[in-house]
Amino acid sequence: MTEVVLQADGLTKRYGRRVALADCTLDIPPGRVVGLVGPNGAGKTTLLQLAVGMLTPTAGRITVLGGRPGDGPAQLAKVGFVAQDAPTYANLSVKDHLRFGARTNPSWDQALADARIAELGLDPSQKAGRLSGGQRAQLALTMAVAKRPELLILDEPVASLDPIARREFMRGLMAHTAEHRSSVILSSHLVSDLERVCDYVIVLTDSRVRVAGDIDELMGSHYRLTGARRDAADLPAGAEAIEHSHTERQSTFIVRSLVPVEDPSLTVEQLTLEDLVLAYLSRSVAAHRPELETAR
Ligand SMILES: Nc1ncnc2c1ncn2[C@@H]1O[C@H](COP(=O)(O)OP(=O)(O)OP(=O)(O)O)[C@@H](O)[C@H]1O
Repeated sequence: MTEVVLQADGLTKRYGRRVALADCTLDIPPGRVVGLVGPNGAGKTTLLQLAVGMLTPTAGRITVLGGRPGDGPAQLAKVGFVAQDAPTYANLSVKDHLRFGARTNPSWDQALADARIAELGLDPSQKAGRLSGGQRAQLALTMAVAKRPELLILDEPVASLDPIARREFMRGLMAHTAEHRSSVILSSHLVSDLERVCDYVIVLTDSRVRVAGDIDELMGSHYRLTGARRDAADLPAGAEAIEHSHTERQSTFIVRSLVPVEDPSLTVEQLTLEDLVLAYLSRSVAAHRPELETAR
């Protein structure tokens, strides 16, 4: 297996003067289910399209499974991709989709595709245009996994699904990755979509990676500190404030610290993944609107 699934170094994509992704540096190890989270326009699709070779960088470098994205049939076979809104061919039946997949992918696993379609209860003769949004998403996922890729990339796969279809989709994805041990990168606006599925997270806002890493490691190095009102400069050595809010008497900080915080004047609490992601998202908002830093 390749040592690094995705490596980016100073990766940048610009459209004219508009920066879609800026100076992105990542090292994603294999076997992870990676959640790429960020608001609208953050650059998630841009990063994923660079990873599959649909876009080329303006500057910097990206390597996926040791190769250049989109560079020839061998590279394409290693990566399964489901674009945003799970595109399918409205006039083709489910069976036609699988036939098309078999014809265009050398490593196509027909047994896997048939088993998934049966498990989902999809009628093979049904036209894709007549499927529900959830069923279409499942068909697109089936097409991608039946390639037996080493890496599966899904761009907001559940964005248009209702909560039940969301849960079903995520369950199917988890079952597949547990069985086939492929690496996965999937994007979402919502941490709640990723919480139970991912073991690695990347937070992207305003074209920049704000934090990336194994969720266990991030959870073990971020804390909420509460105590008498103070400035970030008065935090214990090694604690970097990610977010802070103050009342007249009390200060609350979300901090990153590689060593345990031991300060009797502060209450130290563990964070949830959502707390952690929101802290990085609001830090980026506050950087654009400094008045928010003092108003809370
Ligand atoms: N073809 C294009 N031409 C010009 N600007 C573009 C183009 N594609 C994307 N952008 C801009 O690049 C930025 C990043 O867009 P991108 O689609 O990667 O974000 P995203 O995080 O996937 O957003 P969403 O969650 O809304 O899909 C946005 O400001 C967007 O307007």
